[in-house]
Amino acid sequence: MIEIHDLGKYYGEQKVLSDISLEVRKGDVFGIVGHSGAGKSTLLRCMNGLESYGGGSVRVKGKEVKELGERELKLLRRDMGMIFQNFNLMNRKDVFENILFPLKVWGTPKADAEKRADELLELVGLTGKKHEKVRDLSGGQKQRVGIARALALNPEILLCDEATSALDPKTTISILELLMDINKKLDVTIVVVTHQMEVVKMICNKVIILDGGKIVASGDTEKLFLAPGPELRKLITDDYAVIPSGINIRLMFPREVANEGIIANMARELDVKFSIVGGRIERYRDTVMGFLIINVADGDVPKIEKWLGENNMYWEVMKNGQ
Ligand SMILES: Nc1ncnc2c1ncn2[C@@H]1O[C@H](COP(=O)(O)OP(=O)(O)OP(=O)(O)O)[C@@H](O)[C@H]1O
Repeated sequence: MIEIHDLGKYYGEQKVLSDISLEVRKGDVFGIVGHSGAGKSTLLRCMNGLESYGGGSVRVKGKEVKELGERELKLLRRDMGMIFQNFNLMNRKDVFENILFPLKVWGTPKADAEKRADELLELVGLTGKKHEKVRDLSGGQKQRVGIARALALNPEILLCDEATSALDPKTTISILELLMDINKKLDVTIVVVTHQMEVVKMICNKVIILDGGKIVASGDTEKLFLAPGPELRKLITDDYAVIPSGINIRLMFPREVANEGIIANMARELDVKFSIVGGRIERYRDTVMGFLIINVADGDVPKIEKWLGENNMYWEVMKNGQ
């Protein structure tokens, strides 16, 4: 759906994107993550022609974006809905008018437009709020209006720019669940720009990590999080108190091994002692993964690593608590 090759972009003298190559396939929920200023929003905006680009190629459904004329660009944007961190809604208008707006712009007959807006209200769970002013809604409700408006013209692709960054954790989860539903039931391909790792874990099947305008890691989300390299590690924080002595080892359990009592087996077979520093179960789209941090004596590390390797475990010896 979206193919990018060797994309480069300058703002004046500053190079903000370099050598970006990626492919978003139909049905993907594709994550673009990185710290502030990494170039995430710029990359997203190159996809729908809101930003120009110098070098390289951005093709959406086979068409090179920079070669599109004004009319073709409009058609492209009709097929790529977009939602934003600050919602970009008409605050003094009511919910219904906001959703109707793109339909009016595209000249949809009134009765059809109203029918479509009613369907969308139901999809995003706001039927009861139809005639409330947007300014009186909560953040989560505003983003639901944003999503309904972005879907009004039946786009095949939805671009999300920090769509949950202004929301509390519970509301974030409800919006992410709605986005997952839209991806699965309406077959809408989604590209998500975010700095929130929980967003990536919960909804993205593929992810790239941007740093200084370059892709520093990419791949299937679950695989990346099972064995996070240094670039991903920089973005993850574990809030566990670190035991000052010994060595901390972070173990990652994919679903297949989550319930095999593997740690008890290890302790028994190797006759080692360990303490548990922390652990949790995390949800990744349709699956779960377990994480456990154990603290072991320095001298036991080699045999523990050997045993973990032989038992197909994913693990990481933590340095300075990270
Ligand atoms: N219109 C602009 N003119 C000049 N420089 C810009 C412009 N927009 C962005 N930049 C610069 O380009 C770089 C990338 O910005 P971008 O907004 O894409 O990053 P980001 O990863 O989305 O960050 P954030 O999460 O803070 O929005 C930054 O250094 C930023 O200052």
